[in-house]
Amino acid sequence: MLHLKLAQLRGEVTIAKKETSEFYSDLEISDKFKSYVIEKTNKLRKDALNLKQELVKLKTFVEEMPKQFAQYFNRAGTIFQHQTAAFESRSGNITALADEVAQLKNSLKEITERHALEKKRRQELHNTLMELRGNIRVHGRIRPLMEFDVENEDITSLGKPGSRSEVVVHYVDDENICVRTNKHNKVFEYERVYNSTEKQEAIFDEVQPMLTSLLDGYNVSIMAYGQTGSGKTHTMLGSHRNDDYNPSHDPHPDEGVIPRATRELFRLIEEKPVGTHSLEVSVVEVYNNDIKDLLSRDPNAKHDVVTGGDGQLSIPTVTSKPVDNVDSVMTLVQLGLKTRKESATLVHEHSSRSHLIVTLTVTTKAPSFFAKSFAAEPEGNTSISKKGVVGNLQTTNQQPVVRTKLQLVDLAGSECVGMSGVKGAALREASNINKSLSALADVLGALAEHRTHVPYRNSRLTHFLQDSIGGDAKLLILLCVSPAQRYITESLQCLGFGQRARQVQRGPTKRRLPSSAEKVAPENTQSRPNSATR
Ligand SMILES: Nc1ncnc2c1ncn2[C@@H]1O[C@H](COP(=O)(O)OP(=O)(O)OP(=O)(O)O)[C@@H](O)[C@H]1O
Repeated sequence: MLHLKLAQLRGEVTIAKKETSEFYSDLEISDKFKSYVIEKTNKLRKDALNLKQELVKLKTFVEEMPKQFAQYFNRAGTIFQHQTAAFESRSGNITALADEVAQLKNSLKEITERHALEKKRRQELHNTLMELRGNIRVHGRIRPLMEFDVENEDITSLGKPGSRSEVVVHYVDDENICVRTNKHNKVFEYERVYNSTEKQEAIFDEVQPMLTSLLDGYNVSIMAYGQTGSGKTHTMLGSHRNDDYNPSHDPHPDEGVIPRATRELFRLIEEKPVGTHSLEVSVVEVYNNDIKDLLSRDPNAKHDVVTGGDGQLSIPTVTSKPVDNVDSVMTLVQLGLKTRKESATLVHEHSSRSHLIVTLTVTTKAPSFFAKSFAAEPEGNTSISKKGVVGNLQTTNQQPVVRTKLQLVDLAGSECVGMSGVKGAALREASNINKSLSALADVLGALAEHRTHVPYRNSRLTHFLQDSIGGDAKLLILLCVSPAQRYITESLQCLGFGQRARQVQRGPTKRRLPSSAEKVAPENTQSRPNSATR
């Protein structure tokens, strides 16, 4: 029993020991918790203190807020008022500005119109002055860049500065051309300049008034001058194909001066009394310094310029065919073109190797006022000798007649022989072309400097054109220029030629008047045939 009691007590002691150790362990935890709680309490106290301070600040801020808000509101109100006032004044200004712009636009329109009118007037005065001085009218036409301008050129350098296809000839305005390179800028002034996009019609618009002059009794000459491939034939004829003349009533856009002038001439004649005007055409080329009749059965026969009794020049042996409509003229011109010397050069495929001269001679049965004005004209003022007689008078029933000439000239191209790549016979052609063109430049030089001797006879071309260049014809030179750098030497030469031509003053252009034979005795004087065909 005692043993049992001992074991029981021992069990109770073990349990008591275990409980005691658990108690100690709980006590330890509780101590830790206590210090944790103290620590947290301290922290919370600190936070509460901070919060209290924040709360004080917030309270102050909230107390201050209405005051600040009122201040902000006042400032915003003031700014709004300012902005509204500024906007109102600005919109007022915008309306005023819009009015001003509208007024300026109107004034600009007026000024532009006035300027155009003044320019036209100035041009008319200039033309009159030029006519009084006997100046040669010079126009410049820049052609577009063509495929053959860029041939054999590296694609990467096309049109680039310094490349041969770089555009160096520029249209400045309708009176000025500028040649611009890295070395120089040279400006050339002419009566009219056409840019590369201007159509054939624009050129003809300037030519058209000269045709009215032709029927008013003035001789007229229009010639295209320029380097090979610069657009002379394009300007004068239009297309190279010989069989593509457009016989329709309206001109084809591509048609050049020759078909357009012919068309216009017949239109003007149609407005005159029936049977008062008749027309003849001749087509001639100057090739290798020989004059060839392109309408003759023997186009290789040579012809010479002769001086008539009255000092007027003519080529009596050249075929002159009567024509009565534009188609018949163009058929004859096309016929002549088939014989004209043309060949391919390195510059372009259809290079004209001769100077082409199409002459339209108008014979006008002079109305009575012509005879009166002739009677009133002081001796020497008429461009026809009072002793001169016109060749075909018998056909006009002794009625006074006036003969005027329209000379349309497509000169062969001036060229640098190296560039055009010609050899042999072609080289001879080229050197003859260059010689005749330099003779033309010499003639203009002599005329410009009023030299006593003008070397017309140095070349058949200048001898043939003597009356047009140095006489009293209204002369228009159309300078054709290529825009590319590769032709710059020729372009400068051509533009310089034009400048020289502008300096020529030949005295007033003269109106053709009826021959004296008919005026003195219109009823009973038999006319004598004469080679003076003016
Ligand atoms: N203003 C232009 N617009 C369009 N094409 C043009 C113009 N001018 C010239 N051309 C073209 O350039 C080429 C050469 O022109 P064109 O034959 O008239 O030169 P050219 O001065 O008469 O030459 P050449 O003296 O060698 O006979 C042609 O194919 C022509 O159609």
